[in-house]
Amino acid sequence: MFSFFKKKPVVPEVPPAAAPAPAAPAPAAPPATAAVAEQPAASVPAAEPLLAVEEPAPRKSWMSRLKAGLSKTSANLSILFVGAKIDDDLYDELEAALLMADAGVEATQYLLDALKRKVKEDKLLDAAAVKAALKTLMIDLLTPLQRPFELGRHQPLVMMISGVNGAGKTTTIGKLAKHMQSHGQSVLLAAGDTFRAAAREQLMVWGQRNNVTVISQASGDPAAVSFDAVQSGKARGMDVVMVDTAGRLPTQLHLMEELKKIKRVIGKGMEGAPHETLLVIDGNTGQNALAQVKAFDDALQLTGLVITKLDGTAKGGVLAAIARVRPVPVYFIGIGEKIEDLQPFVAADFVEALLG
Ligand SMILES: Nc1nc2c(ncn2[C@@H]2O[C@H](COP(=O)(O)OP(=O)(O)OP(=O)(O)O)[C@@H](O)[C@H]2O)c(=O)[nH]1
Repeated sequence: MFSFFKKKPVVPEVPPAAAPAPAAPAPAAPPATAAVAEQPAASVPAAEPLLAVEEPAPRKSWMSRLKAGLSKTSANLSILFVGAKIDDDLYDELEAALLMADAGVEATQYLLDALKRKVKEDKLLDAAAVKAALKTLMIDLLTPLQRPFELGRHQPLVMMISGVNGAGKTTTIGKLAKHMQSHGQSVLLAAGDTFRAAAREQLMVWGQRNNVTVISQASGDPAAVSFDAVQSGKARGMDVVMVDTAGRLPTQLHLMEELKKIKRVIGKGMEGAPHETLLVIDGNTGQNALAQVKAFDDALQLTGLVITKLDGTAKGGVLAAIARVRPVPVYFIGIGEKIEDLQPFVAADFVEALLG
């Protein structure tokens, strides 16, 4: 079951299931930028739905889906220990399997060294015991990445979401918004992807269908849209403001500068905001995802990650690389396109799904 950590009970000032068009007036001091559109105009074309199903996930079904999703990553790892002898061949095969899973050289070496030490110290003789020792080491490695997402710290809690093109930012925002709504939170979205008109329209149509207010502008300045959204979120007493941004590569330096500007401008809209600066990464990209974490963290000082598309990838080991090289907390992981396919990251569950 999806859960958030709530610091204090939050009574939303604006019920999430209120009328689609927000009834609250505009901010007392209107933002400098003009042409703010809230909710789509009737002429907005139909867009692809962001989410497919909206049922809560019982824990058991999440574990079995996580296992299925990670099966390509786990395939080479779990078979290693079946009837294996504890010798150099086993360690060589384990090294190859971890590298193939994109755990990276650092984490692979760390796990191998630690495992060899443990086997010697505890005089482990059978494969099952060695596998159990590896599980414990992996859980210890990944646990620092696990952090519950805390609601109710600020009103509004302002989140900025970044990532490369197609990483899953917009769908993740949709999923998070629905999960937050089901936890009694009122959510406002800023369509900061002003680069792709279709992305803005998609978010607006989705917002209208799901009673989530979307702040958008035709003018195309993502920093201005973000500022307006924060102002509006404050004026309306919203619980959460999520700012979507256009996809970009870390090598596109001017676009990385633009991201920094968006972050600065959000801070002008509300002191201390954004309270969460998240990077969405596609788990399928393996070691490249690690490079993205480093680059976006250097530019934005990330507070958390969302790792999508872990379903069907053989590169799920990248979490170990992140833990070892740039341990930015992983708030959520995604294993599919449905709302229940995005869940908080729990190190023990992840390792259980990998090593069984
Ligand atoms: N299999 C799978 N697909 C996913 C997951 N998360 C998102 N997707 C799909 O990935 C595709 C891209 O998602 P978007 O949310 O549009 O990505 P984006 O980062 O907003 O893309 P840009 O706006 O182009 O930068 C969509 O088809 C999503 O349905 C996941 O966990 N698993």
